[in-house]
Amino acid sequence: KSHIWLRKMRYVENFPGPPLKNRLIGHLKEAMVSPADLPTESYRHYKEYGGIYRFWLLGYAIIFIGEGKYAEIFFTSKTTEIKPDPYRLLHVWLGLGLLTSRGQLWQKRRKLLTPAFHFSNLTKFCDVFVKNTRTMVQQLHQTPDGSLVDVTTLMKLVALDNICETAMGIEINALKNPNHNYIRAVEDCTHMTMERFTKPWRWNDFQFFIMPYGRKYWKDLHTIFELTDKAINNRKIGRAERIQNSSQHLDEAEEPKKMAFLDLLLASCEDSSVTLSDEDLRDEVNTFMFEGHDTTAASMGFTLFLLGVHPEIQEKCYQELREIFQDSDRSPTMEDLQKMKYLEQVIKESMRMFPSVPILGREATDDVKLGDHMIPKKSVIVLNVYNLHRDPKVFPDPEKFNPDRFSPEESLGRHPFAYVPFAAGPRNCIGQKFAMLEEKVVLSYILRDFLLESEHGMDELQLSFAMVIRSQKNLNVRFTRRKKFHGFES
Ligand code: HEM
Repeated sequence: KSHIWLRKMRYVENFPGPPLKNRLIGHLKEAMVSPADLPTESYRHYKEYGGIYRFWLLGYAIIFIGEGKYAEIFFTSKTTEIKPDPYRLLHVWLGLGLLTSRGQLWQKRRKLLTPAFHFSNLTKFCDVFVKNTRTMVQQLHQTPDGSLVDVTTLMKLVALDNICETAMGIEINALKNPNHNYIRAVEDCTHMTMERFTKPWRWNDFQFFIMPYGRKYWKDLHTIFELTDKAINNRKIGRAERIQNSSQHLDEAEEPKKMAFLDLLLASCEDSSVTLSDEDLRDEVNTFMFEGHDTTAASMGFTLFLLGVHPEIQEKCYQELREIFQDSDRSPTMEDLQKMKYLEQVIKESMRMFPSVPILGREATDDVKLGDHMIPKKSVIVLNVYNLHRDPKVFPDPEKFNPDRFSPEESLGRHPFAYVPFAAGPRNCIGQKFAMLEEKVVLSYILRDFLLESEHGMDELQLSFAMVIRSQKNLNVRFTRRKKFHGFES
């Protein structure tokens, strides 16, 4: 064992990074950073040591990368496919769903799930986004003109309504009933999972689950599982009845108009040799619930905040929407959403500055070469997406919010791995088109009706990194009506 330790040490000894004073403990002190200090601390290290540096922790190397050429290897090398140990903390909730599984199991599932995100299905999901966003806008019109709205919370509620309905076919009405048992349980479990990630002394399952917070987590998980299981049961029964009344196999016309992701999954299973148990189905639905609401909510919240700080950019978005809709209050079609080019640039630039998933981790299953550096087997490689997106060689003046960076001309020739809010390579985000459509629907509805003004400036933002980026302060935005609300035209 000691020679393995020495070999690893030799590999990383001369790496850029903080001086190695104690070879046994290594950089324990530097590594114990709270989520609130992580953005500034990691940015400080990045500026000091550059696009690749290391920590040494109890015999393991932790390699931090923040440059496109290293990100490319991170995402594409066979030796960096495995997610590191802390992802294990998600198993109790998400089982071996798409996010947490690996190897052949993951490959089979990815193949099975990909059709659920094809254009025709996204069109159906879009109807759900429109319906829930209208409810949200109607609610906003009922608040006094010029009210300050905490957009993080508002976006979370609309994103939850969208994901519950698209994933399970259940209308939970989080916007109208934010204290719903299930909503509260999802919120609390997400929060506790993030807390656990950043507190290694809570990683041991036994120690975690005997504590009061662990017991509460367990109870919340049961609330979540109860609803997911009920949804699975109902969709299965409905499907079996439809199959019985038809000719063994449902054709397109016999499928329900509003297909949920769960229905698509059941249909895919019928068309392939893969069978999923109820537990497998539950894992996948819970994975989509988990991955598919906090991420989009964070991105939409930061985008509204940024637009509230940059009135001239907001005006450009508004003019684009005026050109598409004129004075009409009609719902957007898929064609309209594709025309929202400038809004798309705004969303992309917002995700550059505030990537919803700011840090990604992988484990090296073998020695791996990163540029001129050799990384020993078993090292944890951390891609800091937040820093990567602030590389001044790729994004000059990186703290400036400038959506023109994503115009077709400006994007030309950029390193393909320099901008990766949805990750890249085979384990990229399966929901990225879904997310972009959802964001366009929600943001365009708000921008068509309201003028936004943020309460705080950019320099007052205090970020924190857990699994999803957060602002420690509420992102309060003033909503002033652009016009009187007469209801919606269909
Ligand atoms: C702005 C919104 C979103 C962002 C920024 C985002 C980002 C990401 C990132 C960075 C990963 C890679 C995670 C890793 O390697 O550990 C990922 C994976 C994943 N995302 Fe998203 N995501 C978003 C929305 C969604 C939505 C809406 C869904 C589902 C409806 C979704 C489902 C998934 C799943 C299932 C995976 C695992 C894919 C695999 O490993 O094959 N995401 N996402």
